[in-house]
Amino acid sequence: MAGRLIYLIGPSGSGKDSLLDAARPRLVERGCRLVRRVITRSAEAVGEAAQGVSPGQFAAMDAQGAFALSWQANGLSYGIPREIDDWLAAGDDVLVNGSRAHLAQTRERYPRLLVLLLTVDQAVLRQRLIARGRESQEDIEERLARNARFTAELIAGNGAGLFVLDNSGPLEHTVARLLCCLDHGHSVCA
Ligand SMILES: Nc1ncnc2c1ncn2[C@@H]1O[C@H](COP(=O)(O)OP(=O)(O)O)[C@@H](O)[C@H]1O
Ligand SMILES: O=P(O)(O)OC[C@H]1O[C@H](OP(=O)(O)OP(=O)(O)O)[C@H](O)[C@@H]1O
Repeated sequence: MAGRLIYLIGPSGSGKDSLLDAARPRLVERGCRLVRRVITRSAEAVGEAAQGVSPGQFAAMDAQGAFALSWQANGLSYGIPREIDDWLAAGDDVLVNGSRAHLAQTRERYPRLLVLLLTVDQAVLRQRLIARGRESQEDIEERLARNARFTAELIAGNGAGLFVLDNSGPLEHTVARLLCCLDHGHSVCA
């Protein structure tokens, strides 16, 4: 049977990269594949989770059909290598760091998609964004308001296929809930 595509989404700063890094060995142990995204930012700024390319390289890869999924956000282009389709066809689960804005298109291509929405308490997210020091206070408040709208819409419109994972507490708790969701289904892991 074909594997499941697991699509992790959530606001900037909610902890998607941290969660994937922390869970990586235990996901691999379970036979769940993690794919390295291709992103148009400099190689120094990306780690194990992504390959940095120039916009020209990205366009050439896209034209050659290198991506199963791709989207633009934050002034950058993101691609999910098409090898995920081989892994899924072979029966492996695949977890990708996705985009909320691209969810509808992703679901069209992968109707059996399992969506994991990472959430964080607004006050905690505000503190994490302030600590990261990347945006102005005004920008942070705008992001928080956009996130709250996005989250409410996603939960309202996608109830059945969408699992909410809260990352307001210690990362290790979130890792444990993620693994529980994958092993046993969301209802027993509240
Ligand atoms: N559960 C957690 N507790 C405390 N800090 C966290 C937790 N999860 C993530 N962080 C921190 O929050 C910041 C944003 O996390 P990151 O993984 O980069 O988020 P994203 O990939 O969703 O933008 C990082 O500084 C990270 O260390
Ligand atoms: O449609 P959205 O849900 O807003 O997501 C847009 C993009 O932002 C995130 O990437 P990235 O990890 O580069 O950004 P971040 O570090 O700011 O979260 C996410 O993984 C998407 O690729």
